[in-house]
Amino acid sequence: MTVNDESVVVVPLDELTAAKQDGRLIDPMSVIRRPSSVKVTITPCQPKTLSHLPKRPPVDIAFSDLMYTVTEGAKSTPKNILKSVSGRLKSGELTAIMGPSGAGKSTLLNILTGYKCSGVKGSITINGHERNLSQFRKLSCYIMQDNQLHANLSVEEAMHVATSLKLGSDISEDSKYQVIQEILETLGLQEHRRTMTSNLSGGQKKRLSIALELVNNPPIMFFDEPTSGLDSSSCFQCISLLKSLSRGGRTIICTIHQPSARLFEMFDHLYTLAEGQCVYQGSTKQLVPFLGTLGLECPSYHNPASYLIEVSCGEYGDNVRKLVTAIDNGKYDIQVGKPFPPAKALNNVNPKDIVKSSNLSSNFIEVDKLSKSVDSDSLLQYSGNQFSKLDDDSIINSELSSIKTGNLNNADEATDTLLKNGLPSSQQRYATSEFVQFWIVLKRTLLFSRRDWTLMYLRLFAHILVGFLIGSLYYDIGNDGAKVLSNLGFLFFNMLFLMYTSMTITILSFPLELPVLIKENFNRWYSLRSYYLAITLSDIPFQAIFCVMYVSIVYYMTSQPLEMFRFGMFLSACLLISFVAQSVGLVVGAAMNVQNGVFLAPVMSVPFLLFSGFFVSFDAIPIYLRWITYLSYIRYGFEGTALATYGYEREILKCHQVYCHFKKPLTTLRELDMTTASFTLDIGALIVIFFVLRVSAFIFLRWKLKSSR
Ligand SMILES: Nc1ncnc2c1ncn2[C@@H]1O[C@H](COP(=O)(O)OP(=O)(O)OP(=O)(O)O)[C@@H](O)[C@H]1O
Repeated sequence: MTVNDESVVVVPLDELTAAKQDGRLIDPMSVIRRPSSVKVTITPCQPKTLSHLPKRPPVDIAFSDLMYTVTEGAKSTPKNILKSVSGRLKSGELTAIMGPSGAGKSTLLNILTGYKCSGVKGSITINGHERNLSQFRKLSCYIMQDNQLHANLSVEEAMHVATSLKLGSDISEDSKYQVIQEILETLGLQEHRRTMTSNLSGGQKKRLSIALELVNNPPIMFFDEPTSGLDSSSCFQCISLLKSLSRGGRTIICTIHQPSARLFEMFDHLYTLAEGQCVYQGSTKQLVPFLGTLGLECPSYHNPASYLIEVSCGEYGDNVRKLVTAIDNGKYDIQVGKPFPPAKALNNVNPKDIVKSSNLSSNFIEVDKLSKSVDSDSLLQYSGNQFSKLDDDSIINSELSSIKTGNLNNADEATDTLLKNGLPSSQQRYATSEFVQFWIVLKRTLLFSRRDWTLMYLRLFAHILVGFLIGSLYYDIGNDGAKVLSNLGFLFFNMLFLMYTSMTITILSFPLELPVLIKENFNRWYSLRSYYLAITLSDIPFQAIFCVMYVSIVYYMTSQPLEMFRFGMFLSACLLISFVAQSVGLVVGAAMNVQNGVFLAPVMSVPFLLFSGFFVSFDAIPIYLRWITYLSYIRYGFEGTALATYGYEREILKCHQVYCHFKKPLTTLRELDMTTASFTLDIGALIVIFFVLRVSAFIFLRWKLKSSR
């Protein structure tokens, strides 16, 4: 746009953007003082487009008579949380689910996302078709309140993982790179692309959470309290972003506690709950007139959102029932003044007509409206509070052009697929094969491990330090017939040390991964099987290296027999003990939280330590308790190291005392009741226990994922 009137001072928007990026403020007066002979042309910023995103069809959601009941207390008393609510959520609109605390907002959102399924009654339809949860989850994403990001990845790395997992291998690396760059630029994260996610601000974390899910362009996006913990400016930025996403034809639904008047105006559609019932459904603009018809006059200069919450909380008398009746618990369309047609009735109408009229044409309308607002807003750049405006509008522009170029061109095709076959079906549950998922998660976990100070360097330090400490304490005793009992103490301590270090680190670190796993698995990034296999394998090399270092130090310093095969046997028993203990950590970490795990795991290990054969020899254990020894992995490890040290016809030990009871290694084995023990059997038993525990941990994990819903 060229401005001919030289008295009008205009600045290219790019210049404003550059000024913002450099942290400079443009003084309007300095601009005004420019020579009037200079013609300045407004050059609108190139809209940041999301042109590389895969195209998706628009999706409308309808739910009717949704009931959610839980049982409470010893008598399993039923408690109705959602009481037969109905509603419509349209594509291209930003919908807020609002209501007082405890009204059932999160519950409704969890049900709509498919996160909660048991205890739910009622129907949910997608574009007039009964919802197929599996397919629905491919088209939707759920961005939870706490962001759930991996701290040890940079923004760009996190995006790279998301694109690798969420976009199929049929999309080239170059295109994936373009997607990442476009999304980061559009969401204002480009300059933070090398920042570790743990160092991002709350608003940036929220944007990154959105960016991660945006890579496969889901047409439905759910947000639980997206503004929680953000300051008013970040709240505004966040809701602007959601609004721009909705303008891209997506169905954007979020829960919100009590938006400010400024935020409230930005929502297109409001769904309000009170006591598990719908008290309002309609546009934000219709709220005040609607309340007025019921004799509830919103005072001037009062935030309508706050007023509705106050009414719902009973501050102006018992109006909830009145509102629920007026809106027919969500069945009444206040825009047309009559009940919504049944959602399934949509099936009887020509599908193309519905989508074109209800979604796509409305997108066209919004395109026009927003294009105008973008133009007029560009002129606001001079007035001072320009920079955030610029960002929001660029985002909106980008989405608009995405609609123009992408969605509408593919509308017919998408509509046909969507309405003829329900939702687009594909045999694949995930975008990538399980092997690819495994490989990407493995690489990511290895990267975390490398960057995790506790997991890596503290553990390394502990193994070396304790190795030297034990080596010094039991220095040169391995060959001495007079110090066999001390040497047995050393063998037992090895078991104890390796068991606790590998078990506790897993108990402490694994549960922290669970929230991210729940989110990523729910949003269909990868299968639980691929994830589990990757994390199972990822720590084994590190644990093995630490164990080899520790064993090499203590074995040499304590002068155990310097024969390769004995060292190999000793090491393999120690390695297996640490792997088995790690598996115990996985089982405990998968089944319970950190607090319970840290207490219970050592307590549960006590019987295994008692029945290891060190404190009481096998023949001295009462028959009815002997079965515990078969379960004690410590017993197999201890027996294995004892056999490696004293078995296999080891020569007589040195001894400087007059009488040496344990001079002959066989005597030691006899005292331990290990003369008939088999090293192969010990190793075999440890391998079996290892696999049983790993499978159990997987089962617990699957149960935990299900029960968390
Ligand atoms: N599993 C459950 N057992 C018992 N009560 C439950 C259960 N889940 C939810 N509730 C109850 O259901 C009601 C609605 O909970 P919900 O978390 O959906 O409320 P909300 O509107 O999101 O509240 P807030 O805004 O405070 O987060 C609350 O009274 C809550 O105590």
